[in-house]
Amino acid sequence: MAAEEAFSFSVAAVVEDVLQQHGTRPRDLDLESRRAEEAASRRNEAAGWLRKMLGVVAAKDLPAEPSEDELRLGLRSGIILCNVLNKVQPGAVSKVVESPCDSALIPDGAALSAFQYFENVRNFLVAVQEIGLPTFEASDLEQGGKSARVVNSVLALKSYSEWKQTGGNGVWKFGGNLKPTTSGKSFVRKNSEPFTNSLSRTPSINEKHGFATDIDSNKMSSSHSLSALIQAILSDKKPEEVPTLVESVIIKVVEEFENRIGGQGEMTKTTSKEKSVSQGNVSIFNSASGVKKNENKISELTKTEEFSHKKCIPDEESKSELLKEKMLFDQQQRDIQDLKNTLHSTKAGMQFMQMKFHEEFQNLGMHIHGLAHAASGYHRVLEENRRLYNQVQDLKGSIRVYCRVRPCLSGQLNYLSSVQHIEDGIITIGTPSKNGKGHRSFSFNKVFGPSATQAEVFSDMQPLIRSVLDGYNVCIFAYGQTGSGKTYTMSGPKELAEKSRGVNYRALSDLFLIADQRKETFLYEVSVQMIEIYNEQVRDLLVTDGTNRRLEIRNSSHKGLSVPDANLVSVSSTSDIIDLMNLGQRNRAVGATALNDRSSRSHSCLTVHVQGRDLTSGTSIRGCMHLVDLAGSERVDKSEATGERLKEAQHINKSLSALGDVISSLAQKNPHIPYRNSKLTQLLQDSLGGQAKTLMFVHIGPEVDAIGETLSTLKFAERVATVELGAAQVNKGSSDVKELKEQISSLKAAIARKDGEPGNNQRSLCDSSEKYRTKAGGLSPLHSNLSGDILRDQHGYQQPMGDVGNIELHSNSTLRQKRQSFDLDEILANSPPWPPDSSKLYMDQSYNMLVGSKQFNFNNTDDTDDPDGATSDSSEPDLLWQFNHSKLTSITNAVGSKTKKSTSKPAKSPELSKNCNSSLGPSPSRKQSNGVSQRNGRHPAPDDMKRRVGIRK
Ligand SMILES: Nc1ncnc2c1ncn2[C@@H]1O[C@H](COP(=O)(O)OP(=O)(O)OP(=O)(O)O)[C@@H](O)[C@H]1O
Repeated sequence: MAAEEAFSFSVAAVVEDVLQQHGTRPRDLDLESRRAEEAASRRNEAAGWLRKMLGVVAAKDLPAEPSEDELRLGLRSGIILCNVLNKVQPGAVSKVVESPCDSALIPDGAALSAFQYFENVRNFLVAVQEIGLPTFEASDLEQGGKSARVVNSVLALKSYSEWKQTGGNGVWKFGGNLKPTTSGKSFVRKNSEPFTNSLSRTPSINEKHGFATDIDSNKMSSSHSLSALIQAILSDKKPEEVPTLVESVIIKVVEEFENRIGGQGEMTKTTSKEKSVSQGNVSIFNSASGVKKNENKISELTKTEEFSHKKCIPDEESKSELLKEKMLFDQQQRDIQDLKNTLHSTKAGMQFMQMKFHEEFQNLGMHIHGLAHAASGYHRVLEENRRLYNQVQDLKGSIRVYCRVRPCLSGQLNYLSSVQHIEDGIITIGTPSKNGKGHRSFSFNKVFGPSATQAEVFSDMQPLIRSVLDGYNVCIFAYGQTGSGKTYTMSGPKELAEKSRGVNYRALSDLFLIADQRKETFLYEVSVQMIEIYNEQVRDLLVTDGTNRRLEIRNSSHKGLSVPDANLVSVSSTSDIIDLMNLGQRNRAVGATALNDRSSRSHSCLTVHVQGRDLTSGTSIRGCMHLVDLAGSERVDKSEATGERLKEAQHINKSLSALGDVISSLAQKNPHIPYRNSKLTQLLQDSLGGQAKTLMFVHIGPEVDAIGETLSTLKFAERVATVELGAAQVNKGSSDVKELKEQISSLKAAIARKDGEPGNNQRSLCDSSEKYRTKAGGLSPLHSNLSGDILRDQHGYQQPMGDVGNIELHSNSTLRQKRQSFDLDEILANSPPWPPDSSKLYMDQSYNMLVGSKQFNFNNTDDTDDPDGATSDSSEPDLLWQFNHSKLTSITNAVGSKTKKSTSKPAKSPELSKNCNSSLGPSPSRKQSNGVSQRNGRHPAPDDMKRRVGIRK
């Protein structure tokens, strides 16, 4: 019966929907708003009744016109419900928890109250169910949107109460106080399932209370209204429209049932189904499973009272209509088949699309793979570019510049950092400017931020350090203002741990490691020196007896030792290094200033000498590495230096500005570089002016108040980066060179023998020539020929004769035996390229020395030392020295063939060839061969010389 009613309700609603679709929607029919209106009206009715029953005080939680939520919250405690029920049916709820315990007094008050509420609600529901009234779920009061069932239950109770007040006689009607709809048609309720379900669950009770009668009347009225509705609708339709309309109605009804059956709970499914079966609606429920049974549905539906209006239509007519409907159903089935076909082709289309998508996806994957490959290639190219760039820099001999930013020190306040940004070798500094804040960027080979570790810093310079083992000279010097972290980078902090060790320790450990890896092919010897320049004095740091000898710097000296008198200590393990460095650090001049409590007051230099021998080829290499920790530049007002500290600061600043001058001259490629202006520049001369690989580590602090010093430091570093030193050269000696060396030695021995002969003052000339200093690594043609020997080989490997110092040239002039002192550096720096006639050195009366077409004046020479007391009456310059080309050409050519850019290409002018043996010594054989006579066994007389060799004028 309930299912029937539900069905009738649904049919009505469905009819409405279908009518809407067919454009026959009754005017002003707005279902949604009407439903909401109805729900509100029922809520108000329920609330009004509850308030009336209990009085406004007892029902204070419940507003007269509550919203859904207000109603739910008002009834949630179950107190109102239980009290009302007890009024309607005294004793129905034996115990009502009137006012829940004060939750403030009970720690778990909230939970307890909730429990008590639940007790009330549960008791109410049980009692209501016993009476046979519709119930709801306790959870309906907990969650929103379910108040319809609660309202139903309350209104049923109201209805029951009213029925009871009439003495329980007559029909108990439940229907609520429905408002008439605007269409004038009685509203047909759709969502009455809970109520009807409840009723259907308790048929015996319903019967007991005479509900069946009521439901019958309900059914009657709803059936009636449905018939009236359908009639009203069909009345204005043309006959041919009716079948379409009916068909739509039926299809919709079937769908509605399917939905409802699917959506309804278990109770609905079982009870309603049983009921409907008993009511003869089996066909409808069965037909709900598919369109195929539509025919049966139609036949069954025609039997139901819902379609009773059709009885009004004559039988013949209805039969023909049904036939038409049947045809329509056939058509529909065909349509369904068509739809199926469409579905099938759509499926095939989908599969095709899927396949395509898969293909596309795979293509995309491959594309991405290709891109990833290209990206990795790009990275390889970048890497290659970087390598090539470094190579170009190596070839140019550019000084590499790395920059390191010290972190803020813990004792300092949280400084605003002047460093704005660091990326890819570019550091941007925030600068104060007139318009507020500006910035300035500097570009270096590498920039390390404050968080860079010692290991990271070292790993970047590792290749450079390793090249020492390949025979290169390397210089790394740390530059920066005081307290910026130079000593930290080079040595480490005061409390040294393995992780915080600086470049010095790591470099030497690394050298040992590689030496060990190469031990099968190379044999290396490593030795170190440690010196400092303190107040322009060079001091040895590797002394244990506290002696404080003053040492001299001698560039390009024998064995490449810049300070040959400093202790040279052989090391073979990392622990040796640590011991030595500790000793050096202890001996270093350190003092506290306002800017650094452990400020280095001197420039320190750790020099590592590496001698290696190739065990297979016998080739020897020699590398040398200077690791220089400069003293920091400081503003004396800031460092608050006074007394000894002030003197130190002045020396430090002076030597650093001398370094600045050297860098400027180098950057501008000036012919004269003022290395001699300070001990520091003298020490670094080989590294800055020679073929060394040089790296400057510039340090800055991040503090904003040091912005001035930071900017000037970075500007200086920028200038250093522009200096090009020329390609670094490896110090390698091959067996060919060895042979040449032996030849040289034998020549020297021969000369020495000649020197032993009485009256031969040529010795002094040859000896003095041994003191000629070469430009680092270069073999000056003048020089080589002057000395009659090679001071450096093609690799810049210094030969024994390549010592340092001014030459002492004994003029062999017939005018006088002058002992003159010339600065050969100056001569060499100014000597022309090697024209054939530059192999002749002339001296005129006023001590102008002519080299090739160049003239040097040595007027300040001391002429007191004239043993012969001879004076010159000749205005012609004297030929001082003519080179022995026949011997040297073979040597220099041999050397030259090994050297790419052999500067010493002795051109053989006929004149020179003729006279090439003229002057090396007073050997009788030579004398005979060139016929040059010598006065007193010394040099030939000028007149002879003029006559025989054709002196240039
Ligand atoms: N990268 C760093 N990480 C942590 N602390 C650092 C770092 N660099 C420097 N410091 C700390 O900053 C202080 C000053 O550093 P350091 O003595 O190395 O400066 P400096 O440039 O050698 O100064 P000076 O020229 O006066 O000798 C030290 O306490 C040092 O430990």
